[in-house]
Amino acid sequence: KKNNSELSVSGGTRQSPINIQWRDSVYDPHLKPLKIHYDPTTCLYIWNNGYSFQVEFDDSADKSVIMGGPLENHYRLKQFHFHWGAINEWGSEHMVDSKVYPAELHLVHWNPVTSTSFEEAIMENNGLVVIGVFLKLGAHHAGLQKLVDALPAVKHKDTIVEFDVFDPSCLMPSCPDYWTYDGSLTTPPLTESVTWIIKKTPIEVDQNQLEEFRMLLFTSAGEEEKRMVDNFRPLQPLMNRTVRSSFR
Ligand SMILES: CC#CCNS(=O)(=O)c1cc(S(N)(=O)=O)ccc1C(=O)O
Ligand SMILES: [Zn+2]
Repeated sequence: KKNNSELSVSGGTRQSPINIQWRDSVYDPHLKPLKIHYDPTTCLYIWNNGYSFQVEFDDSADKSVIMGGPLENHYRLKQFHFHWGAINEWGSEHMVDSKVYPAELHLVHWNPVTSTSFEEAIMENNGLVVIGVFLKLGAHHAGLQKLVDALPAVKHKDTIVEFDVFDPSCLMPSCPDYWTYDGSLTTPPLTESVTWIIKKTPIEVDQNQLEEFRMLLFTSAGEEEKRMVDNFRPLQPLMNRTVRSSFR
């Protein structure tokens, strides 16, 4: 008998997010270093989709790609977005030993070798790779500030602003360590097509930068304002999965 959280997707057995228990993760010496090559000119625009704000990339060629790590081939960057809380005490989707971070960055990539489009890859086993980076309260993040400065222009749902040159590599921690596990999208259609790569080390952002996220709205212009906060999915059962680590 499945409880209701396990029925979140018709019989889902590999749902995300999860709580990563550091001591239960298994070091895998075959995991390679993750290789990231993003071309800043593939950045297109930022938009508020009523759930988060997303930065979309031109994925019509192998210009912004990741490879290595647990991956068999290269994957193209499609978009990145964040999840965050109303206050600093919560906001991330994944947890590490039940520790929650105030926010989490997701960089969504798709497999152009086994799929002919992003839309197709969403439905494919291992069609997607999402890199997760935790955000913690600390020093001002100069690279993030360029993004934060554009947020007032996408305050309302379905607003968009051009964002022509941005290198998301500046949002990566320098530490190469990561965990990886097989999971799902954390928003509909919740498909179980994602290889998750969760970076061990968070990046630091300051209070003002987090508060700028919280000034975005779920609602469209003219509607009663609802602040865009707490846009994270609850933890899902690990079930029959092992989280692998790239580090001892
Ligand atoms: C149809 C369809 C779809 C999924 N799109 S997404 O993979 O970019 C995505 C992925 C994620 S997450 N949190 O699973 O990486 C969240 C949000 C989105 C999104 O479109 O808004
Ligand atoms: Zn996400």
